[in-house]
Amino acid sequence: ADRAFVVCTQLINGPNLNLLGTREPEKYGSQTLSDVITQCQSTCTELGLHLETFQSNHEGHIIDRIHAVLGRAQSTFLVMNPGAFTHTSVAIRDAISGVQVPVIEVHITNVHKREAFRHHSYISDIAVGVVAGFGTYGYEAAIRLAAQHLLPSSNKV
Ligand SMILES: O=C(O)[C@@H]1C=C(O)[C@@H](O)[C@H](O)C1
Repeated sequence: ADRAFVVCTQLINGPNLNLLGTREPEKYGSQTLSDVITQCQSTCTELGLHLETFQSNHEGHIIDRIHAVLGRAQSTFLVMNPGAFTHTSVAIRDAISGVQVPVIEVHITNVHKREAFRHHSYISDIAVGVVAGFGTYGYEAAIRLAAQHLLPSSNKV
């Protein structure tokens, strides 16, 4: 049989998301980043997807992680919460465009109900779609949406 078409989910979280669980829990919830990763792993196992995770507070490190997908962009999708870089980073936008990898943008909060400076994203118009306002469930939802919308039917379980 030909090699199974492994689809890799790259979960990328940006700045301050390492503080999940203690950072403004009334906005971002009480789940830790570790809890989120555990839930995403369970969802990926259920859907037959491989999961890699990354979190950084440094813009360039996030860019390097996106570049690392080069060469396997055809079998990868990003589930990405860029944090505050959502609203500031042309560089992260350009990295995504440069690697041509599908991205589902995730925000724990509904950024459109918050300060005006959070209403613009440098990522949304080049993303497959955006999940915002559903708390940390948004990460699992993004993986499920990717499995429905991005994977060839042969990969659907
Ligand atoms: O809702 C979230 O997950 C996003 C997370 C952050 O850290 C903020 O800077 C964004 O503005 C919103």
